[in-house]
Formats: sequence, C-alpha cells, structure tokens
Amino acid sequence: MTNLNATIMTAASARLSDSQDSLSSEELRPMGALPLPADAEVRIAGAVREILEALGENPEREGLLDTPQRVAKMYLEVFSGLHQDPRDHLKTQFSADRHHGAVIVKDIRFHSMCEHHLLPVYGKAHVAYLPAGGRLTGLSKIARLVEGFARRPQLQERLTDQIAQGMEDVLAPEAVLVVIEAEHMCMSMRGVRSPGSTTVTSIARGTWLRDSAARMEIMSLLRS
Ligand SMILES: Nc1nc2c(ncn2[C@@H]2O[C@H](COP(=O)(O)OP(=O)(O)OP(=O)(O)O)[C@@H](O)[C@H]2O)c(=O)[nH]1
Ligand SMILES: [Zn+2]
Repeated sequence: MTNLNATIMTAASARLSDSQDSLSSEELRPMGALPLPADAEVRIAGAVREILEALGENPEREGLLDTPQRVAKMYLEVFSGLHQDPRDHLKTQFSADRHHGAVIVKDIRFHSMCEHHLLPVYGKAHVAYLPAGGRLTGLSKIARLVEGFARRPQLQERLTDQIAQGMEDVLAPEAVLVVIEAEHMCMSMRGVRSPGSTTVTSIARGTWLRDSAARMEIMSLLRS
C-alpha cells in the first residue's frame, strides 16, 4: 500500500490492550470459536428488513425483496471467523532440522469489518517468525490464520495482536512480528472522509521484542 496519507504506528509491544480495559479478557473477546445460533440467518434477515423500513424504504419492492436474505448470507460469510478457531490451521506442522532463520510471509491480503461501524477494513498483513526447534507450519496456514481472525468484527490493533498470539499459542516460536497496513472505510466513506489514509499496526513478541536491532532488520525485510 503506497498511499500513506496518514499513518498510525503502534510501537512493538506486548499485548496491547490488556491493561487498558477489562473488556479485553479472553472471555469477552475469545480467540476460539463462538457457537453459531441455529436461527442466525433468519434473525439477521429480519434485522436488515427492519433497517430498510426504518429508513423509509419498502422492503417489498422488487429490488429489495431478496436483500435481507442476501445480507444475512453475506454477514455469515464475512463473519465466519467468529465460528472457527483460526489457530487450528497452524496445527499442520513440519520439522526442518536445517532451517534456523526467519520465515516471512508478506502481503497477505485480507478483508475485515470494523467493529465500531460494521464497515470494511482491508489491507495487507505481514507475518514473520523465528521457528523454535525447527518447528514450521505451512505458509498458506499463516494466510488462513490471518483470514480467520480478520473475518470477525475487529479493531486493527486486536487483529494484529490475535495473529501474533495465535502464532505463539500453536508454534511457540522464538520470535514473532506482525505488521498490518489497512484502509478503514469508516474513515473513507463517512465521518472524517479521509480516503486513502492507511493505518499501520505492529506487534513484536519473543526475542524480537527484546532485541531492537533484530526487530528492525526483520521490519526492513517486511518493507523491502
Ligand atoms: N483504534 C482504532 N480505532 C478504530 C478502528 N476502527 C475504527 N476506529 C475508530 O473508532 C472511533 C469511534 O469513535 P466514535 O466517536 O465513537 O464514533 P464516530 O462518531 O462514528 O466517530 P467518527 O468516525 O470520528 O465520525 C473512530 O475514531 C474510528 O476511526 C480500529 O481498528 N482501531
Ligand atoms: Zn469504523
């Protein structure tokens, strides 16, 4: 993403928001799967119909007739990450006894939804890790991890944190670095109307949290 009108860089840190408010607990924002109510689609469609009526629209007119159903299916798709544990993808593992360097997967494109406005957030995630004991996962599994956490109502900071935590939970690497660059439609198409501004967040864990020179080296590889 080259159009950096506005950039917010969070410092490499341990869990970002744990100390800031009690809502960040695992109970309230679980990394794992939430149950999907059996009547989810019907209820979402009913709510969408209500919104259309509240706007003064006629949900019975031809163009809107199937819209509540379509939106319900769309929400179940874009929020499908709520009903899986994205960490499960990382259980596909290999051992490589000769590779001891960093593994970097750059430019993982993702789409998410901002939890404040339920508008799209889209961009790229870059994930780097230093395998411990030669323990590797499949490269596509890292992209699946990103997609799983992205397909939830999210904050960009939490998305960054959950990806790093997921890597730690399953692979226990020596170090992890996650950088996300994204555009928030709630800043582009409404409110402040600042199209093209990009938010950048980063989290470092393990040796890359403590060793700033090593962290900067990986960061420069991510940005090259
Ligand atoms: N830190 C952070 N803020 C976000 C994210 N997504 C949206 N926001 C912000 O959340 C804030 C919500 O602010 P509010 O004042 O409650 O809502 P609002 O009146 O719609 O705010 P405006 O967008 O400024 O019009 C806004 O500043 C958004 O830009 C995110 O991923 N991380
Ligand atoms: Zn928003």
